[in-house]
This record gives sequence, structure tokens and C-alpha cells, in this order.
Amino acid sequence: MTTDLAIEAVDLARSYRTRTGWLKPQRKTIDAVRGVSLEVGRGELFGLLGPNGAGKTTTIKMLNTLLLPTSGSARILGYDVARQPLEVRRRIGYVFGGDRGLYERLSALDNLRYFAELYGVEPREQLPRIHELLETVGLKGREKERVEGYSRGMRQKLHIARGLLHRPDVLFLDEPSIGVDPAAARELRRTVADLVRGGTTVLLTTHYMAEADELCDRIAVIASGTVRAEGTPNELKDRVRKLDVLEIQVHDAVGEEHLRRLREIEGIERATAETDGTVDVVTVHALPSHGSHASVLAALADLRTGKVTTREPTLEDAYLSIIDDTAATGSEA
Ligand SMILES: Nc1ncnc2c1ncn2[C@@H]1O[C@H](COP(=O)(O)OP(=O)(O)OP(=O)(O)O)[C@@H](O)[C@H]1O
Repeated sequence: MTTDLAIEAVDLARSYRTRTGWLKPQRKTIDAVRGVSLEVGRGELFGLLGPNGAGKTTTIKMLNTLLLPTSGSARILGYDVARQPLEVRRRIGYVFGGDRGLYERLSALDNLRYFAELYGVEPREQLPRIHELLETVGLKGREKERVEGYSRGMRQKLHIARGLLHRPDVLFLDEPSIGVDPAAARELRRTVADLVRGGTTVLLTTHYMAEADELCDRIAVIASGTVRAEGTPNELKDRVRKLDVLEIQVHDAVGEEHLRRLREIEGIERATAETDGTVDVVTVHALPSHGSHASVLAALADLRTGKVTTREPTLEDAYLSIIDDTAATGSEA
């Protein structure tokens, strides 16, 4: 079967039926994914971003045949996920973040041997393939150690090696860098980029915007089960390029009232505050027409303010603006 598309989803939807309450159980339907359409070309690295509960994992589970869609359809390399699941499974790998799925008491080598057997890798091919993958993910030399002594980054690399044993054409990576330190996360990104250079198609979910910006060819932002925006990282950033982003350090606690005052200033589209433990940082997205910074500082006049900086909008700014629009149109679930 030949097609240029590695992943194609058309109006994919999935609802879950749950029961709430104990004495008087009530049935509830959750529409986790409500009509997602996506096209990912062969060899592309495609990112799926969205807040908690947006429907990313549910979408991935339908694409990798773990869940049947309630409606809509999807094809992987031309094979239908509902009607040809075995053809699909042979060609995909699935790596999810976290601690599940590895045997702690076994070495990395024995884990990979076990999974190679399970995935039906030819016995003669198993060891060479395992050593090649240990090299690819940077675990060579540590393969005889038990997984229980592995750091989180090493486990994630081992997960990736496991997902690649049967040479899948399409790899689903669900939050691969969750809980991984910055240096290990950088190495993981390098591994993923190398895979894509080698021709593997990757669908990645992540909550780390810098990671998505660095890695992804294209991104879909999903919220409340539907795609809210799609494009290259630069195209998404273009949505907020017209805005000035202002960051103000504040040495007192910033309250809701301050943010409300800021949002009332004409030309200010968004105001948020974050703390790094010692200092609060207020971030303001403003139209260039909003005038001087004086009005912003006036709204924070009762606080001790420090450095004020302006910077280029990032993918995170674009993402937050897309998610804000979703909330503003009242379409949150
Ligand atoms: N097995 C299930 N039974 C009932 N509801 C579920 C089930 N799995 C997911 N959901 C619900 O479906 C919605 C989408 O969940 P999903 O896990 O796909 O989101 P997500 O975007 O992957 O979130 P996160 O970033 O938190 O992993 C959520 O409201 C979630 O509570």
C-alpha cells in the first residue's frame, strides 16, 4: 500500500461512559475527542499539544489501535485502525512517559530481549538490533545494569529503544520527557531528532513548549477534544507576533486584583503572574497601540517592581493565546 501520509485521521471521535456516585450511581458520557482531523506526512515530526484532559492520549490510543473510535476513521500508512489493526500494529511503536512497562529486576538488555521476543523480532536479528538501539538511545555500556537502578532519563531512553525494536515506521511518543532533568531531556530530543532524520515518522505529545518548538515540523493544539490551531511552530507564533510581551519582576505577592487592573487597560490582551519562589514575574501581552509601559506600572503601583523587559513572543505565548481563545468562546468541556 503506498500513500504519502503516515497518519490520517478524519473526524475522529471517542466518548467514555462512566458511572459517578455509589448509592445512586449515575451514568455520564464524556466526549473526550470530538471530531479530530489530522494529516501527518511520512518522515514528519508532528506535535500534539493541549492542556490536561484535552484528549491527546485518547487520540493517540485510537491511532495506535488500543481504543476503537466511537465515530470517524483513521489510517496509518494507509491501513485502517479499526479494520486492519494487525497491519497497523506491525508498523507502529508506542512509548508513553512514566514508570510503567519495564521489568525493574531485569537488566536493560534482558528487558529488550524479552520485548524483542514478544514483538516477534527474528531470533538471529535480536541481539544485533538490541545493540544498535542501545547505541542509538545512548545506553551502551549500561545495558547490563538492572533497571531499578536507572534514572528517569535512562528509563525513558530504554522505553524508546523498546518501542523501536521491531523497526516501526511510525512512533507515538506520549510525553517522553516527563520528569526528566534538562540535560537528559536534551539528549532525548537529540535521539528523537536522529530518528526522524533516519526516516521514522513521530507523533509527539508534550507539555514542554520549548521542546515542541525545537523538534516539531508541525503542531496541532487540541483543547476540549477538538483541534484549535495547526501549523508550523513559526506559523503558530505568527498569531501572537503582533503583540509586545512585557515581563515585570515584582518583589511582593501579585494578586488577582492587580491582574484584573492590567487586563482592563486598553490594548492589553492578557496578563498572568508566575512565581519562581523568590520573585513574581508578571507577563503582559499587549498590542503595540497600548501606549507606554507607564500604564502597566501604574496598575502595579502598590507593589515593589524590579526589572522590566520586553521579549519576542514564544511558542508558549502562542499556545496560551490559543487556549485562552478556546476558553473565551465557551467551548471548554
Ligand atoms: N478510561 C477513561 N474513562 C473515562 N474518562 C476518561 C478515560 N480516559 C480519559 N478520560 C477522560 O477523557 C478526557 C480526555 O483525556 P485524555 O487522557 O485523552 O487527555 P490528555 O490530553 O491526554 O490529558 P493529559 O495531558 O492530562 O494526559 C478527560 O476528560 C479524561 O478525564
